[in-house]
Amino acid sequence: MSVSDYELVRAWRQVLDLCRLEAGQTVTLLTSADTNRQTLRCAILAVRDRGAIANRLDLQPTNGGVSLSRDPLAYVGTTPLTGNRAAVEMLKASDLVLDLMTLLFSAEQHEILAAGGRILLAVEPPEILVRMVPTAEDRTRVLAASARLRAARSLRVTSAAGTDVSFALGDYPMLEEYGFVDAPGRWDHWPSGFLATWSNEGSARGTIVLAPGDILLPQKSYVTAPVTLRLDGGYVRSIEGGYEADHLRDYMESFGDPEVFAVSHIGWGLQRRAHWSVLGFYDREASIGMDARACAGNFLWSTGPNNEAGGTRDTACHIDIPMRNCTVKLDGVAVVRDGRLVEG
Ligand SMILES: O=c1ccc(O)c[nH]1
Repeated sequence: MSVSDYELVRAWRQVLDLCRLEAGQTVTLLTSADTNRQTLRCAILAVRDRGAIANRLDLQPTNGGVSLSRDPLAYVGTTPLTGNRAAVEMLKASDLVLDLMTLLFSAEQHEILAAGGRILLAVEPPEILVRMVPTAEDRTRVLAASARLRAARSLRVTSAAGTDVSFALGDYPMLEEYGFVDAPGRWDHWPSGFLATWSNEGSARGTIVLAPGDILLPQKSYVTAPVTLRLDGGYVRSIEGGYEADHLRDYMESFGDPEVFAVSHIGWGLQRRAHWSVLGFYDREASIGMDARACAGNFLWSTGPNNEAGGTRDTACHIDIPMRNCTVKLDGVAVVRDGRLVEG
């Protein structure tokens, strides 16, 4: 159900406070055809309330004619900034970019961040933004987990359903998502509250068994029957099961790019205000599924690009797969046990 402008402006004020936005700084709100009007309206009010400049850069949508899904995260890599030098320069000249469009996994995003820019993605519906407005405690919890992941050299995931997969770590940076951008060069996503990295290229190997209730994104579906994926050499080599396995395989093969089967980021959810059950209450296109990605105790793995982490793989197909009831171990020490965060 809806939230009031008052609630959403108050949430934006909290976010801009955590981003340490200063009076006189320039904010560019990046919008396109699917931007939520209330989110835009309330963001501008909060930016102006801090005495900052609020510019809007509205770009033409892209990929609609090639993507099989309308979800903005389904087809990544090229964005309305691709080849759009004037737009990139405006964003690089901004102190803060509020991405109400979705730039994720794009070379242009990297260029803007490398120039010291800050980008905060916010495209979930207003009520989800309000429910998961970021806090300093979210940052503390994500960074504490990140220190452990950064020090680890192996990540192994097992489950009663039959998952037993391992990844070597160390070649890629951390993806620390706590919902605000408090330093130059940072990208983040409101709402979030999870941690990830990329496994060393070629290292992912083993079996992942998706059990009923595990989630496929951007399909926005709960798996209803086991799907078995065999991983070797950093790639998904087979996807077996019922029609849901066929649907996943058919969708990935539709890109005509073998790189879509590469393993992308791996990590786990840390957000206690995110809930596994939310996906069951939303129409497929009403949300991009951040509750599923961030809910505390999930194991989140994905397939496709690694350019976000400095790699060269920019395949357009990105599948996010949050799983329940897994045990995640870093160098043999559990950080998630049977789907629950190991505290301390
Ligand atoms: O916030 C996000 C959203 C999707 C994704 O694949 C990574 N991080």
